[in-house]
Parts: sequence; C-alpha cells; structure tokens
Amino acid sequence: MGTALIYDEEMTKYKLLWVDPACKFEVPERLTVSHGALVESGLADRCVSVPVREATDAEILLVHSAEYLEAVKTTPSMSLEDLMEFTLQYGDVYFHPNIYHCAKLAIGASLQLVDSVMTGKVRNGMALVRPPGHHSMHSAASGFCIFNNVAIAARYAQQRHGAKRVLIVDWDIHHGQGVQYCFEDDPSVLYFSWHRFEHQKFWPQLKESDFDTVGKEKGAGFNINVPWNKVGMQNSDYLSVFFHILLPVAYEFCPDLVLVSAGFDSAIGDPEGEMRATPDIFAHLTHLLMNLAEGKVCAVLEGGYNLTSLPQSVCQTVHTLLGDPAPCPANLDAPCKSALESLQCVRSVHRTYWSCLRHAADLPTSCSTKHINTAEGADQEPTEESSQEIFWPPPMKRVFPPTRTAVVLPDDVACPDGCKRWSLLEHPDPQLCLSALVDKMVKNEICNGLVLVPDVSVAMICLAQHAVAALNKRLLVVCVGDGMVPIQGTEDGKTLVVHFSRKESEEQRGKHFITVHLTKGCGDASGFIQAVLSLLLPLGYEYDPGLVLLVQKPDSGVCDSMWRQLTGLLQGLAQGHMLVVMQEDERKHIGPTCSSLLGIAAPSLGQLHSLLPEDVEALERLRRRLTPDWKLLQTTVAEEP
Ligand SMILES: CC(O)(O)CCCCCNCCCN
Ligand SMILES: [Zn+2]
Repeated sequence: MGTALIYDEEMTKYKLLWVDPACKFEVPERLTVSHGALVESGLADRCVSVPVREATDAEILLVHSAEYLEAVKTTPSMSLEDLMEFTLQYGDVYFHPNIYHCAKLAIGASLQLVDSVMTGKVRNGMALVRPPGHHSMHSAASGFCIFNNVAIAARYAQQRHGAKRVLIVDWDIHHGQGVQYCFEDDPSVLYFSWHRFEHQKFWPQLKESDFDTVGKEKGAGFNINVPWNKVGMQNSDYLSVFFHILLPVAYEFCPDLVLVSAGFDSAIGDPEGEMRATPDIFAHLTHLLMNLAEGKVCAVLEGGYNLTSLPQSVCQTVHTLLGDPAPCPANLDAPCKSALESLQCVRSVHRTYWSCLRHAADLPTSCSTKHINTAEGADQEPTEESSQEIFWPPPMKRVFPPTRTAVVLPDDVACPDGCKRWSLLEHPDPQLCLSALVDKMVKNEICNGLVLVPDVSVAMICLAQHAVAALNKRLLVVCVGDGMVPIQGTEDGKTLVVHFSRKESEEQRGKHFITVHLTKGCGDASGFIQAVLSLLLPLGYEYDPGLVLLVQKPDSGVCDSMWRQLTGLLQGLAQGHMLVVMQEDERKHIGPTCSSLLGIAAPSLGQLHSLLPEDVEALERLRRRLTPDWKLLQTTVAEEP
C-alpha cells in the first residue's frame, strides 16, 4: 500500500498584493520549495500522485456558514481596494482574486487524500496545500486561513466514509482555534494541539488556547491544548509530550482516522515559532502515529515559513510515511522546565477524562497561581524575533538497506512474502548464523530480522554478546514474557534490558535492567500499551541504541495485535535495526511479526478498557524510581524544595 502525494501548482497562484508585515512570509515559494524538494530527493516519484479537485459548496458548509461562503465568493471580482477593504474585517489574513479558487483546491486536496486513504487506495499520504486552514472559523477568515481544510476533512471522513472517531494532531506552532471551536463539544473528534503561547502573549492571544480549555459538555476531555510558554523548545520537549500525553490518550481513544495539521513552523529556523526542534523530529512524530487507525494517517500542510527547514521537514515526514527507517534520535536533552510545567498541567487537567492519566500529578504550584503570572505577563510583548542567524545540520540521508527483513526459520516453514530467508545451511553453527545476521545489520545491508531458535535464552546470550562486540553501539533488549532473563544489564551501559513480565520481579538489577511487571501479564493490552508508550519508548529514545533485540519468551500471553504494535513502535529506534527472537514452536506468530517488520501497520487494539489501578500505580512507582536516571521519563516539574 502506497503513500499519496497531493499537490497542484495552481495553489501557488495567489500572493500578498499590498504591504502587511503580519502576512509577509505567507508566500507561494513555501509550496514550490516543498514540492521541489520532494521531486529533487526522488520521494515524489515513490508516492502515488492523486489530483486535486475543487471543494463543493456542500463540503465547505460542513464547517462554515452560508453567509461567510457567499461573502468569500464575491472576492474574485473585487478591485484591489475592495480586497483590502474586505480583508480588514479579519485578522492576520489577506485576500486575492485567486485565493477563493485556491482555498477550494486546498479543501479538495485534503478530501482527495481522505478518499484515497479511507477507500484503501493508499495507506497514508500528504497534501501540500495553500492557503492553510486551522485558524479559519465558522464565519471568519484568520491567520492566512480562508476555509478550515482539516476540520472539513474530519466531518467529511465521518459523513462520507463512516469514520466514527477522528484524531486531529496539530503540530503547527500556532493554535488551531478554528478547529477547537468546531469540535469543542464533539467527543467523536479528538483535537490535540501544541502551540507557542507565552502566557497568552503570543498570537492569537486567546485565553482558550491554554491547557485548561478541555472541551465542553460531551466534548470535555476531547480537546487537548499544550501551551509552550517559552521559545526554543527542542526535540526532547516534543517527544515527551507525545510519550506522556498524546500517545497514551490517542491509544485509549482508538481513532479510525488520524488527520495531521502538519505545520512546520514548529521547526528550527522558523520566524514565527522560534523553536529549536530539528527537521528529523518529524520523522519520529510521524512514525509514532503510524500504528494508530491501522496506519490511516493524512498529513495536510498548515504553516511553515523558513524556506530551508520547511522542505527538510516535509521530506522527513514523507520519508516516514513511505516506511523508510527513521534517523537515530541522537543527543536528546531533558525536557526543559517550562515544557515540564506545561506537561504536568495538561496531564493534571485531563486525568479525570482519560484512565491512562488517572494518576497524573496535581497542578504544579506555579500553575495553580497562573492567573497571577498571566496578569503580569499579558502586558509584555512576546519575545521579539531573534535576528541572529540560526544553523542546524542538514538531515542525514535515509536510504533503505537492500534487504528489509531477513528470516531464520526451520526448513519446513515457508518464507513469508517480502522476506529474505537467511538459511542456517550456509552457517551450520547457529551461533555463527545469528552473528552473521547482526553483522549484515551493522553494515546496513539488512534492516531487520526474525529468528526462530530452539531456545530463546541461549540465542539471547549469544546475540547480546556478539552484538555488543560487533556494534560498538548500545544494545536494547526488550524481553516479553515470564521467567528469567539470562542477560545482565551491563554496568558499562552497553546493554539495557527491559523485561515485561507478570511476576513481581524478585529484585531490580540496577539502572540497565528494568522489570515492568503487569498484573495480568502481557495479555492485558491496555496495561501493556501504556507501559510501552510512557515507559519503554522514552527509555528507548533516550538510550538511542544501535540495535534492538526483541525477544518473546514461550507462552508470554501477548496477543498478536499488541505484539505487532510493539514491533512497529520500536522500529523508530536504531534506524529500524531490530532482531526479533522467538521459540521455534511459536509458528503462529511468524506471519504477524513479519508483517510488522515489513512496515505494515499493526491492527488497532480496539477501545481499551480502563487500566487496572494496580498497574497504573506500579507504572507510576516504577517511573518515579527510574526518573533520576532517565530524564525522558519526567512528567512533572521538580517542586521547589
Ligand atoms: C497556518 C499558520 O498557523 O501557520 C498561520 C499563522 C498565522 C500567524 C499570524 N500572526 C502573524 C504575526 C506576525 N508575527
Ligand atoms: Zn502556524
């Protein structure tokens, strides 16, 4: 299943016709450099090209009022003076004789993308559109937006394709207030947005952009605002919010479709965002969403004004939609204090709505008195645009190894489609065979592999020793199932072991051997997935291994869909270099494991029942115990002594 790319140069054919500093950087070149980079890098050719179309009036009326639509319809024939006059009634937006046409194409492109994904023509895709949409409201244009592309797409997906629950992830650096207003009382659309806020000093300076606006009536809990109260947020701040807010809630919500308001003004170098996250972070943000809704992810361009980081970020996103291994998440810092404060506030106000956040901490003292901060903060100007030149390394090339998935199976087992058999015949000694496989990964000739062995414990020891020696990088061992794990987390930090088991572990074996015990073991998907999202992934990203060894011990009780979620999510690490080891009599797992290793999205886990209180407690206790050693586990700001 492919990746759709929807773009038409007609959407470059409008621009600002007068002087307005607030709108000067919303230029046609944003689209041409983004599309140009996709063509230049060969990514465009690997996508399924889907044509744009104009939205119909009915589709526009899914979100907007007839009065507003009729008013916008009068703009193509306006004189320059009339266009300027018409524009004055709205904020930070401009009109042009051709913008109504382009706005209909932007919606149409988004709906074509939704059709392609919902009908299974493609697995996922991206629409490169202009004008953006997430600020426009029922009867008003705002923030360069005329019609709300993503809001219309959500309603369209529900009405035309029967999508029940739609998740909108808005990683643009501005708050999509138009989307929030559209769905604030609607529990079928979960809107998540982070945005530069600076205690309401940053545009659009709305009180309702703060963390305590959670939705209304039946929609309470289905609107998640993460305010960034400082500029300069980095990759680790973004990842922490995904691990500790968005992903746990998204898996509990279990959407049928994921729409991304993909604004790239949240990337480094952007004059609006002034953040410091690098373009490769979008490879990970995209990857972390791709096992939701069975991979049905539609990314629709919103903002992004730095003509260097924008195309780089667009390419990182499309690489990942195509299934290419993500770059290593190197040198992640700790989330900054301000980000932790926002993280704690959001988790605190949403804990009554989401069982995965049930045990989140109270508001930090600084936030409970936040009204005082806001008063003193409101009258100050936002941080003025920084003038000094900002540099960042160009993203590294993301090439696919010649072989994606190698498999070592008993002779009587057929090699699953798409995999390459790694035969024991050439390497009579099984240990040599496994070591040779690791070597091929180190040389990037093979991406990942599945190995069935007579005894997983023996294989683990051999692989771990060889991997550490051959890799001279770190090895992450994830072991699922009860029973002894024969590897010590080595004190030199070269090996980190995370063991998921049913039994209370006899003892914890230091910083590099972590036991996560689940009351009902790995058979309980809701407990397991939360442990993976808010514990294993932060650990794994911070540890940044060169190879992941995923071991399923006999009768672990883990169900196929959970196993495939785990196998899928872990491929965001180590450039996808993962070796799965299973007992050779576990033949029923071969197919599901290989489909995940081949990049096919995992089936959804279904709407998860509430977490067992004892599991939530145990996870919180474990996270608190580990946090001093692992900074990406932090979910609260250290209270002043
Ligand atoms: C799609 C989008 O969210 O990127 C649009 C952002 C509009 C920003 C308007 N304010 C600009 C003030 C000038 N410093
Ligand atoms: Zn924006």
